[in-house]
Amino acid sequence: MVMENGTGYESEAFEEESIGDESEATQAVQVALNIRPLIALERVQGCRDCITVVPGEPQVQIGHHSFTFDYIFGRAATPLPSIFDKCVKPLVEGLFHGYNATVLAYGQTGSGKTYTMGTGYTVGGSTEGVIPQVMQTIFKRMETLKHKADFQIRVSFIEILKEEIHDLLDPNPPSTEYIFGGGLKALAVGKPPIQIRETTAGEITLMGVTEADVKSLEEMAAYLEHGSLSRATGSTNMNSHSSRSHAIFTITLEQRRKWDPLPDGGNPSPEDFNEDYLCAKLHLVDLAGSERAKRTGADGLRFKEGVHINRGLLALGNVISALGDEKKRREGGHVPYRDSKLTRLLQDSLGGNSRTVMIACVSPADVNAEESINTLKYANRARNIRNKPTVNRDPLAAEMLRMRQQLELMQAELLCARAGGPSNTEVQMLKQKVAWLEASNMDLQRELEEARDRIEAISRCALESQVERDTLRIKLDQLRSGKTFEELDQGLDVQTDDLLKEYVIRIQELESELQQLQYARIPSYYSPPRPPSTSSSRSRGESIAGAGFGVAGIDGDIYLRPGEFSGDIDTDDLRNQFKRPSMQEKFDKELREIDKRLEQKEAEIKLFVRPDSKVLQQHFEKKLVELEEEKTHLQQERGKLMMELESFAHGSDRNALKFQEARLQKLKQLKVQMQAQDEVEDEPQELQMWSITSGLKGFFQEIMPRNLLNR
Ligand SMILES: Nc1ncnc2c1ncn2[C@@H]1O[C@H](COP(=O)(O)OP(=O)(O)OP(=O)(O)O)[C@@H](O)[C@H]1O
Repeated sequence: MVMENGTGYESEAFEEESIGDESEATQAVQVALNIRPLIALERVQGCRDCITVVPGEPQVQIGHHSFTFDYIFGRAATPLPSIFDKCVKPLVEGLFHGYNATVLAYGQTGSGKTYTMGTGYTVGGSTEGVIPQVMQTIFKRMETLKHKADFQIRVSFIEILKEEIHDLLDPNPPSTEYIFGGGLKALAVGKPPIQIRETTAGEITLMGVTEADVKSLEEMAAYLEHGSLSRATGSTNMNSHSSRSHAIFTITLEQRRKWDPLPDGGNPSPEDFNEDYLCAKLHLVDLAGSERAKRTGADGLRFKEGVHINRGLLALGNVISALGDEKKRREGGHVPYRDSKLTRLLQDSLGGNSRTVMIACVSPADVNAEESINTLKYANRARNIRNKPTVNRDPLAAEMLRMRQQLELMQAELLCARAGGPSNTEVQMLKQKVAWLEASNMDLQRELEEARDRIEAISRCALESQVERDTLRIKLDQLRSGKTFEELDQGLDVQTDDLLKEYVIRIQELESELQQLQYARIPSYYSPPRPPSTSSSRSRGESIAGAGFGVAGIDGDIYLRPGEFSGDIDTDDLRNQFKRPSMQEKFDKELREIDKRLEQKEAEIKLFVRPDSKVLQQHFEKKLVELEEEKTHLQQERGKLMMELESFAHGSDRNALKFQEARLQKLKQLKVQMQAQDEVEDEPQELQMWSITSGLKGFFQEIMPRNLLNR
């Protein structure tokens, strides 16, 4: 099944809501489908009903097409009066809140547009149509609101016939004459033709149209009937009473709210004056029906009318397509409103500031299926149009009304005062007092402004001089580093100046913050500023009456910042007060740290320069024990050797004798060494240890066989 999704294209999938992300301020054109029953002519022709309404859904099926609308009326769906209740009544209500509205009936010829709209209303006749119900509702509502507002109602009724606008309420309509082969032609008698104009506010108006003031429902009904009778109609094969023009019945509702003085006698708030003057229009449009000459059997005049009707409807279709295309709308694409008078007149209603309802009328007869499908597609596209309703106020009239109400309020106050309020003399005195207070207030404000200007100027000067000084310092540094004057001039351009300025400002801000923090942290350092001193050192930090106080810069300079302090201030004192705490504390802290580190160093040096005697004593005692042990061991060794020597002495071997001699020699040396060791025991322990160990080592290396030494 083909589903119509409101984009003008057919798709297999049904999309319930084709409009998504628009702002809340916009409102989609509402589309209602009205399916009239089969009429006698269709029954006679043996036509069959080809439209099915999906139960419980605002959806219809025709052939293999499916369409969804905002509302569906007619036949078994909903009885006709509901069209007004559901779709049009809210628009009438909106009219009383200043919102323009449009109800537009569209459809094939003979589909029931005039019937639905009630454009063919006659006094005493059926009141089923939309327009009669609108009229009744408006007057009923006015009746209930008459104590709150004054209403004024005007109506106009025009038709667009063959691209000409006719005033259906013109008391002196132009006479007509028959033109051979061309039908009837209007002969203008004095009155200029009606013109479409666009006001500066973008509102579309008709110049030269009759706007009839109406005071009652009957009067309005009479105008509607009069216009209906004046409207061009003709008989075709499809409708014996076919409308040959697009008709627009416009109701203009003006209201001026009556203002009630507050019961408690209090002052009115601005809200009390809101919406005091509103003016809104309701257009009720009964379009001529689209038709096919082949089916209507139109020829001659009727055929020409049909061509114009279709041309106007085509232009309307193009406007609807342009407005319904979301992409085009977002890109602000061209909307061809000027292609026809109909579209130009409906500019506010389609894509403008109006609340709009389109009623698509269709015949259920299968012979009209093709036209019905076209109508449904057309209407479905209209659902994509977004309007932006706005309240219509006349600012000038609103202002006048506000002033009038204020005058009334003051008169009431005067009456009240005369009745028992304060005496005239008291009132005069109070008035004088108020005037005097107001004048002195003005003076003070002026002085304040002047002081602010002065502060600003001084701040600027301070900033400039700071920048200049820094620039010079940079230059000086660069000169010292060997740059020439030419290089300096090239290097420091305007941009550098600006950059410097930025830095200086930033530095000032940071310094200010820092000072505030310090100030908050060490309140004891702060003492209130002394009276201004006469010291000559106050050149830059001179006392400035009413000015803001200075902030210490990097190098202790004072920069003025407005709005932080006011009064007569000695800035040198302030500078000292703000400088001292921070510097002193910094130095103290540094000194403490240095002391601490010195102490640490001293301790380390002491440890190395004067070793602990106890530890040393233990160390050498241990060494002595070891040496004693070694001495004992050596003595044992000597004993052994002596024994061996004796056993050798009894032998006769020459080699043994030689060896013996060598051993004896060595033993002597050993003896000498041991004696020497005994002697050095009285020497310092370190020397003892050294001499003993080195002596013994040499001895053993020389006399002992290697294997004995390693054991
Ligand atoms: N809801 C309805 N119930 C009964 N009859 C209806 C209904 N709607 C329309 N008709 C009848 O259908 C016929 C055509 O209606 P109408 O003149 O309103 O059509 P139209 O769309 O205005 O035609 P045209 O565009 O040619 O003016 C009329 O005889 C009318 O009485």
